[in-house]
Amino acid sequence: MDKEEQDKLKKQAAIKAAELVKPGMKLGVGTGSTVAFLIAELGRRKKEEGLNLAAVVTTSSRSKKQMESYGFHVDELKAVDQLDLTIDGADRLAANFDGIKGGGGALTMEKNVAVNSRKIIWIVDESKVVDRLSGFALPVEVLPISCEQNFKLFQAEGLQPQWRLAGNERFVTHYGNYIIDLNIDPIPVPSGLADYLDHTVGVVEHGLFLGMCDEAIIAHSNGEIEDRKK
Ligand SMILES: O=C(CO)[C@H](O)[C@H](O)COP(=O)(O)O
Repeated sequence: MDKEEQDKLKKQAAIKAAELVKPGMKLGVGTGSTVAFLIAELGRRKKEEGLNLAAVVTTSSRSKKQMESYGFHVDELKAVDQLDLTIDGADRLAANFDGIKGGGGALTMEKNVAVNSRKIIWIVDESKVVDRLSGFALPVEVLPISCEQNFKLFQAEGLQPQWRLAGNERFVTHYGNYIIDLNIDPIPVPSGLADYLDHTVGVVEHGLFLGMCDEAIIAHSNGEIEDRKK
Protein backbone atom coordinates (compact mmCIF):
# COMPACT_ATOMS: atom_id res chain seq x y z
CA MET A 1 0.00 0.00 0.00
CA ASP A 2 1.49 3.41 -0.90
CA LYS A 3 1.58 6.32 1.54
CA GLU A 4 -1.24 8.20 -0.17
CA GLU A 5 -3.57 5.20 0.11
CA GLN A 6 -2.50 4.56 3.70
CA ASP A 7 -3.14 8.20 4.67
CA LYS A 8 -6.59 7.97 3.07
CA LEU A 9 -7.40 4.95 5.23
CA LYS A 10 -5.95 6.54 8.36
CA LYS A 11 -8.19 9.56 7.79
CA GLN A 12 -11.29 7.38 7.31
CA ALA A 13 -10.65 5.48 10.55
CA ALA A 14 -10.02 8.74 12.41
CA ILE A 15 -13.21 10.41 11.18
CA LYS A 16 -15.27 7.35 12.12
CA ALA A 17 -13.76 7.33 15.61
CA ALA A 18 -14.45 11.02 16.05
CA GLU A 19 -18.19 10.17 15.88
CA LEU A 20 -17.75 8.32 19.18
CA VAL A 21 -16.59 11.49 20.93
CA LYS A 22 -19.56 13.00 22.74
CA PRO A 23 -19.90 16.49 24.27
CA GLY A 24 -18.90 16.63 27.93
CA MET A 25 -16.49 13.68 27.73
CA LYS A 26 -13.10 13.53 29.39
CA LEU A 27 -11.02 12.56 26.39
CA GLY A 28 -7.53 11.14 25.97
CA VAL A 29 -5.94 11.96 22.63
CA GLY A 30 -3.03 9.88 21.33
CA THR A 31 -0.14 10.64 19.03
CA GLY A 32 0.77 10.07 15.41
CA SER A 33 -0.35 10.78 11.88
CA THR A 34 -3.68 8.92 12.28
CA VAL A 35 -4.47 10.86 15.44
CA ALA A 36 -3.61 14.10 13.63
CA PHE A 37 -6.62 13.39 11.37
CA LEU A 38 -8.76 12.76 14.46
CA ILE A 39 -7.73 16.06 16.00
CA ALA A 40 -8.50 17.92 12.77
CA GLU A 41 -12.00 16.39 12.79
CA LEU A 42 -12.53 17.32 16.46
CA GLY A 43 -11.40 20.82 15.55
CA ARG A 44 -13.96 20.95 12.75
CA ARG A 45 -16.68 19.81 15.16
CA LYS A 46 -15.65 22.43 17.68
CA LYS A 47 -15.90 25.15 15.07
CA GLU A 48 -19.12 23.97 13.41
CA GLU A 49 -21.00 22.30 16.29
CA GLY A 50 -19.41 23.97 19.32
CA LEU A 51 -18.10 20.60 20.59
CA ASN A 52 -17.18 21.01 24.24
CA LEU A 53 -15.18 18.49 26.22
CA ALA A 54 -15.02 18.33 30.02
CA ALA A 55 -11.31 17.56 29.88
CA VAL A 56 -8.67 16.77 27.31
CA VAL A 57 -5.35 15.02 27.95
CA THR A 58 -2.87 14.41 25.14
CA THR A 59 -0.01 11.92 24.92
CA SER A 60 2.54 14.27 23.34
CA SER A 61 3.37 17.92 22.97
CA ARG A 62 2.63 17.55 19.22
CA SER A 63 -0.97 16.52 19.87
CA LYS A 64 -1.29 19.14 22.63
CA LYS A 65 -0.22 21.89 20.26
CA GLN A 66 -2.65 20.70 17.58
CA MET A 67 -5.60 20.43 20.02
CA GLU A 68 -4.83 23.92 21.36
CA SER A 69 -4.70 25.30 17.84
CA TYR A 70 -8.40 24.40 17.57
CA GLY A 71 -9.20 26.11 20.87
CA PHE A 72 -9.35 23.05 23.15
CA HIS A 73 -7.91 23.44 26.63
CA VAL A 74 -5.47 20.60 27.40
CA ASP A 75 -5.02 19.36 30.96
CA GLU A 76 -2.18 17.41 32.52
CA LEU A 77 -2.98 13.76 33.19
CA LYS A 78 -2.37 14.14 36.93
CA ALA A 79 -5.06 16.84 37.11
CA VAL A 80 -7.77 14.57 35.70
CA ASP A 81 -9.30 11.79 37.76
CA GLN A 82 -10.16 9.31 35.03
CA LEU A 83 -10.70 9.70 31.31
CA ASP A 84 -13.91 8.40 29.74
CA LEU A 85 -12.29 7.49 26.46
CA THR A 86 -8.87 7.54 24.84
CA ILE A 87 -8.44 7.33 21.08
CA ASP A 88 -4.97 6.51 19.84
CA GLY A 89 -3.17 5.04 16.86
CA ALA A 90 -1.11 1.85 16.96
CA ASP A 91 1.73 0.26 15.05
CA ARG A 92 0.37 -3.29 15.20
CA LEU A 93 -2.96 -4.76 16.28
CA ALA A 94 -3.10 -8.52 16.85
CA ALA A 95 -6.20 -10.71 16.60
CA ASN A 96 -6.47 -10.83 20.42
CA PHE A 97 -6.32 -6.99 20.59
CA ASP A 98 -2.76 -6.89 21.94
CA GLY A 99 -0.70 -4.23 20.22
CA ILE A 100 2.64 -2.59 19.64
CA LYS A 101 2.88 1.16 20.07
CA GLY A 102 5.66 3.69 20.27
CA GLY A 103 6.59 4.18 16.63
CA GLY A 104 6.38 7.91 17.32
CA GLY A 105 8.32 7.61 20.56
CA ALA A 106 5.44 8.65 22.85
CA LEU A 107 4.89 5.22 24.42
CA THR A 108 5.39 6.22 28.06
CA MET A 109 2.77 8.93 28.06
CA GLU A 110 0.52 6.77 25.86
CA LYS A 111 0.57 3.90 28.32
CA ASN A 112 -0.02 6.18 31.31
CA VAL A 113 -2.98 7.80 29.61
CA ALA A 114 -4.28 4.38 28.52
CA VAL A 115 -4.31 2.87 32.01
CA ASN A 116 -6.22 5.90 33.27
CA SER A 117 -8.99 5.57 30.67
CA ARG A 118 -12.27 3.69 31.03
CA LYS A 119 -12.25 2.80 27.36
CA ILE A 120 -9.55 2.67 24.69
CA ILE A 121 -10.16 2.80 20.96
CA TRP A 122 -7.37 2.39 18.43
CA ILE A 123 -7.59 3.75 14.91
CA VAL A 124 -5.60 1.91 12.27
CA ASP A 125 -5.43 1.13 8.59
CA GLU A 126 -5.58 -2.53 7.58
CA SER A 127 -1.80 -2.81 7.01
CA LYS A 128 -1.27 -2.77 10.79
CA VAL A 129 -3.61 -5.65 11.54
CA VAL A 130 -1.81 -8.94 12.11
CA ASP A 131 -2.67 -12.34 13.47
CA ARG A 132 0.09 -12.25 16.11
CA LEU A 133 2.46 -9.40 16.97
CA SER A 134 5.01 -9.13 14.17
CA GLY A 135 6.41 -6.88 11.49
CA PHE A 136 7.32 -3.96 13.75
CA ALA A 137 10.34 -3.51 16.02
CA LEU A 138 9.37 -3.18 19.67
CA PRO A 139 10.25 0.22 21.17
CA VAL A 140 11.75 0.23 24.66
CA GLU A 141 12.38 3.53 26.46
CA VAL A 142 15.49 3.44 28.66
CA LEU A 143 17.11 5.82 31.12
CA PRO A 144 20.33 7.44 29.85
CA ILE A 145 22.26 6.50 33.04
CA SER A 146 22.28 2.78 32.29
CA CYS A 147 21.34 2.69 28.61
CA GLU A 148 24.60 1.06 27.47
CA GLN A 149 24.15 -1.75 30.00
CA ASN A 150 20.53 -2.21 28.85
CA PHE A 151 21.67 -2.36 25.23
CA LYS A 152 24.31 -5.02 26.00
CA LEU A 153 21.85 -7.01 28.07
CA PHE A 154 19.35 -7.04 25.21
CA GLN A 155 22.13 -8.12 22.85
CA ALA A 156 23.09 -10.97 25.17
CA GLU A 157 19.44 -12.03 25.39
CA GLY A 158 19.27 -12.20 21.57
CA LEU A 159 16.70 -9.42 21.35
CA GLN A 160 18.46 -7.72 18.39
CA PRO A 161 18.55 -4.19 19.86
CA GLN A 162 18.99 -1.08 17.72
CA TRP A 163 19.23 2.52 18.89
CA ARG A 164 16.38 4.73 17.66
CA LEU A 165 18.02 7.64 15.81
CA ALA A 166 16.94 11.13 14.84
CA GLY A 167 19.33 12.02 12.02
CA ASN A 168 22.79 11.06 13.28
CA GLU A 169 21.93 11.48 16.95
CA ARG A 170 20.05 9.23 19.34
CA PHE A 171 16.35 9.98 19.46
CA VAL A 172 15.46 11.66 22.78
CA THR A 173 11.98 11.16 24.25
CA HIS A 174 9.77 13.77 25.91
CA TYR A 175 11.27 12.65 29.24
CA GLY A 176 14.90 12.90 28.10
CA ASN A 177 15.36 9.14 27.65
CA TYR A 178 16.49 6.99 24.71
CA ILE A 179 14.66 4.37 22.72
CA ILE A 180 16.06 0.95 21.89
CA ASP A 181 14.07 -0.90 19.23
CA LEU A 182 14.06 -4.69 19.60
CA ASN A 183 13.95 -6.54 16.29
CA ILE A 184 12.06 -9.65 17.33
CA ASP A 185 9.78 -10.86 14.62
CA PRO A 186 7.34 -12.31 15.45
CA ILE A 187 7.23 -11.82 19.21
CA PRO A 188 6.76 -15.43 20.34
CA VAL A 189 5.35 -14.82 23.84
CA PRO A 190 4.37 -11.14 24.27
CA SER A 191 3.34 -11.53 27.93
CA GLY A 192 6.70 -13.16 28.78
CA LEU A 193 8.64 -10.38 27.06
CA ALA A 194 6.48 -7.70 28.73
CA ASP A 195 7.12 -9.29 32.12
CA TYR A 196 10.87 -9.39 31.46
CA LEU A 197 10.96 -5.73 30.37
CA ASP A 198 8.75 -4.66 33.29
CA HIS A 199 11.37 -6.13 35.63
CA THR A 200 14.50 -4.81 33.88
CA VAL A 201 16.06 -1.92 35.78
CA GLY A 202 16.60 1.09 33.55
CA VAL A 203 13.60 0.34 31.34
CA VAL A 204 11.12 3.17 31.72
CA GLU A 205 8.41 1.68 29.50
CA HIS A 206 7.95 -0.55 26.49
CA GLY A 207 5.60 -0.62 23.54
CA LEU A 208 3.77 -3.86 24.35
CA PHE A 209 0.19 -2.81 25.11
CA LEU A 210 -1.38 -6.08 26.18
CA GLY A 211 -5.06 -6.38 26.98
CA MET A 212 -5.55 -2.61 26.91
CA CYS A 213 -7.42 -1.89 23.69
CA ASP A 214 -11.21 -2.36 23.88
CA GLU A 215 -12.21 -1.49 20.34
CA ALA A 216 -10.48 -0.87 17.02
CA ILE A 217 -11.67 1.12 14.05
CA ILE A 218 -9.96 -0.44 11.05
CA ALA A 219 -10.11 1.15 7.60
CA HIS A 220 -9.80 -1.40 4.77
CA SER A 221 -8.73 -0.70 1.21
CA ASN A 222 -12.00 -2.24 -0.09
CA GLY A 223 -13.83 0.73 1.47
CA GLU A 224 -15.05 -1.06 4.60
CA ILE A 225 -14.58 0.74 7.90
CA GLU A 226 -14.72 -2.00 10.46
CA ASP A 227 -15.64 -1.35 14.09
CA ARG A 228 -14.07 -4.36 15.83
CA LYS A 229 -14.90 -4.88 19.49
CA LYS A 230 -12.98 -7.13 21.88
O1 LIG B 1 2.37 4.75 19.12
C1 LIG B 1 2.39 5.76 18.47
C2 LIG B 1 3.28 6.90 18.78
O2 LIG B 1 4.17 6.61 19.83
C3 LIG B 1 1.47 5.92 17.29
O3 LIG B 1 0.17 5.78 17.72
C4 LIG B 1 1.79 4.88 16.29
O4 LIG B 1 3.17 4.96 15.98
C5 LIG B 1 0.95 5.04 15.02
O5 LIG B 1 1.37 6.16 14.32
P1 LIG B 1 0.75 6.60 12.94
O6 LIG B 1 -0.68 6.91 13.18
O7 LIG B 1 1.56 7.80 12.52
O8 LIG B 1 0.92 5.46 11.97
